[in-house]
Amino acid sequence: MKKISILGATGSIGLQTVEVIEEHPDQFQLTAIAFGKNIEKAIPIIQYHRPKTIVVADHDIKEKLTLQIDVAPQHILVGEEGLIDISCDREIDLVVNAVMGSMGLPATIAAIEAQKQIAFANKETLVTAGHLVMEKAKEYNVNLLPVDSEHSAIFQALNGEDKKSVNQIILTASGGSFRDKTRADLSGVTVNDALNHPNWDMGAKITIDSATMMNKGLEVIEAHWLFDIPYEKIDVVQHRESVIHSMIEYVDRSVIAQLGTPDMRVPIQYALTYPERLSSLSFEPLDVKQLHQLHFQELDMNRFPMLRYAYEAGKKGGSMPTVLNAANEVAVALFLQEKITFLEIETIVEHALQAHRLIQSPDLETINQIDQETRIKIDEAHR
Ligand SMILES: NC(=O)C1=CN([C@@H]2O[C@H](COP(=O)(O)OP(=O)(O)OC[C@H]3O[C@@H](n4cnc5c(N)ncnc54)[C@H](OP(=O)(O)O)[C@@H]3O)[C@@H](O)[C@H]2O)C=CC1
Ligand SMILES: CC(=O)[C@@H](O)[C@H](O)COP(=O)(O)O
Ligand SMILES: [Mn+2]
Repeated sequence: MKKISILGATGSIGLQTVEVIEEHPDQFQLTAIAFGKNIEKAIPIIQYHRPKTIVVADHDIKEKLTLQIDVAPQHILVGEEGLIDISCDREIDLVVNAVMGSMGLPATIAAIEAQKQIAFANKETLVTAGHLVMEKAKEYNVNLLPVDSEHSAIFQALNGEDKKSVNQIILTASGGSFRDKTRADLSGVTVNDALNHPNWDMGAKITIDSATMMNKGLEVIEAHWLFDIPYEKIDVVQHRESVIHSMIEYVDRSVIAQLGTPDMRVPIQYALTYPERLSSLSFEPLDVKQLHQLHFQELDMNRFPMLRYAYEAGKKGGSMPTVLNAANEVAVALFLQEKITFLEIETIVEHALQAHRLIQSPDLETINQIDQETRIKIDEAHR
């Protein structure tokens, strides 16, 4: 029986992880959960699984939760300390990191130091501090098991091959909510338009990232760190159907892809069961006879400049990806609050990168400082 903690249990990945756990009660036990503020979504999980520890965003939420459900206050932890606690708890075998944003970094490091298995969805953490996370993972001999669909696909297509045999990684991109719009069309788009992803039902932030193509930019950096592959060998292709989740071209020109219906429970479950596979009756099989056509198209970096910014920041390295990520997190939040337009997300990220003076090999403290400074500057400019 694998004892699991989920960071971000009330989110899109978190809830789908709970579904996977519930389908296999003989394999998994949900021992700890963390969520932010969504008590309504948390209560059924707590009632059904009775996790030993619950982590919430702040004391106010803790108080509200104790009024609504019978849980002893000592079993409810708060904030970053709580996230760290359930990432390295002796009882836990596997940590699912499914919080949104670089706030997942301290818990990731704690889980690595405690040598937990880690099912990893929280790409912003790898973008902001990939060099530190991967160094720790190597030191403690911990594998980050990818949950992100593209990275799970690459992980499966790699299947233990020597990375020297990889000619290139090809990440697929759906194109997001505005894939059929020109840049001129983008000036009047609304938050609701942007949240309407063609293929996936995901959290708000990643859905906006998908529409700006920053999601693919973050994924390029995530792939660089997870698979130790240089940026020159990571390509992105637009693929409308999200059926091929990504591919690897090997040096002998063999291309190996992973396919499946767009359902995040598949990569989540694989990360939970790795290196085994479990049959699952609730997943929709891919009927290739019904596919008829799959589409592929080169991505235009002028149409999607965020992808270019991400490649540039990744290649410069050092503190640049930290700025890219922090600026993007704040800009997306401002857009979701309808304080800026869709196209201003790009401008904010571009200006933050231009204004930043690169620091090579930043340590954790420097990363936290740059992350905070970037957020504060943008927030202050948009009060
Ligand atoms: N959704 C998807 O299909 C995919 C997501 N990913 C990545 O997975 C990560 C999660 O994405 P997604 O599930 O969409 O995001 P959501 O916004 O749906 O979920 C975020 C989760 O984090 C929780 N959270 C927020 N603040 C805190 C806090 N202070 N302490 C503890 N928990 C907190 C939220 O709680 P609450 O809502 O209660 O406040 C929620 O449970 C992201 O990094 C994303 O890029 C990658 C591939 C696919
Ligand atoms: C499901 C998943 O992994 C997302 O990251 C997805 O890839 C988003 O779709 P885009 O290809 O539109 O970014
Ligand atoms: Mn993805």
